[in-house]
Amino acid sequence: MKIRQKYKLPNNAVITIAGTVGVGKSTMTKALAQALGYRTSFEKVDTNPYLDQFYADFARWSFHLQIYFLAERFKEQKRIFEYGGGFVQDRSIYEDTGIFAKMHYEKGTMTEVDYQTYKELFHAMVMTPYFPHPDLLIYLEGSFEDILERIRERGRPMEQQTPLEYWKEMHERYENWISNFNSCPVLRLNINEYDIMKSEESIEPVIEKIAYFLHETKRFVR
Ligand SMILES: Nc1ncnc2c1ncn2[C@@H]1O[C@H](COP(=O)(O)OP(=O)(O)O)[C@@H](O)[C@H]1O
Ligand SMILES: Nc1ncnc2c1ncn2[C@H]1C[C@H](O)[C@@H](COP(=O)(O)O)O1
Repeated sequence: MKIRQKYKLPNNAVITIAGTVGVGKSTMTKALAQALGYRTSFEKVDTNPYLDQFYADFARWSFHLQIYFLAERFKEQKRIFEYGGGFVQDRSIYEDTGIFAKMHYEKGTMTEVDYQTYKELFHAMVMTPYFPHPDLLIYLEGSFEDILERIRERGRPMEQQTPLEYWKEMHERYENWISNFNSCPVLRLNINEYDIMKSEESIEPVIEKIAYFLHETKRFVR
């Protein structure tokens, strides 16, 4: 029996994976989508035209990058809607504004006027009754040391040259952000609770938790 049927999960849910850079969102997105027979929606990193330049000069490129990400994620949202759901999404749209844009503004690498423009655009596009929010946001969390190790191990050049304080600040902001997040239901998963790199089967306890959580929160009235 397919795992989705075993846990009585629908074929049209939208699950988004949130968490700081390097925590394991893409890896979880792939594993979950494969196990559930869902489609995936990934962030574009290699083809992102601003990311390298942004890491070299935050102040010069932060606004451009936020606009790019907003457009990309909104297009993905439309694609998910057109398919009628059944997706696992690598990073939520809420993190762009709640973590990245806010952090760059507060740290002085995005101007006040750029931040206000960005926020207004974000609110007009996303925080409306017409925007379909995910059925579930899975928040991946782990210690700063473990996450740093994963960033190092993955080895994206631009991220290796970034000062440690940048990742530390982000890690701390994530905890605060998730504690106040209420745009959709949240399931927290500690990265020490599963090991999908070593065995494919270890995704099953994660799916069991998702099923329990979704049934408990009775979200399936699409
Ligand atoms: N469950 C896991 N156990 C061990 N290593 C992992 C796990 N998930 C991800 N990784 C490793 O951590 C690094 C970052 O993972 P990735 O999925 O790209 O993170 P993110 O998408 O959150 O930035 C990669 O090198 C990946 O192989
Ligand atoms: N909204 C964003 N602002 C700045 N940087 C961002 C934003 N969204 C993603 N990023 C960066 C962080 C990483 O370097 C890459 C990919 O993110 P990952 O968490 O590894 O999937 O893009």
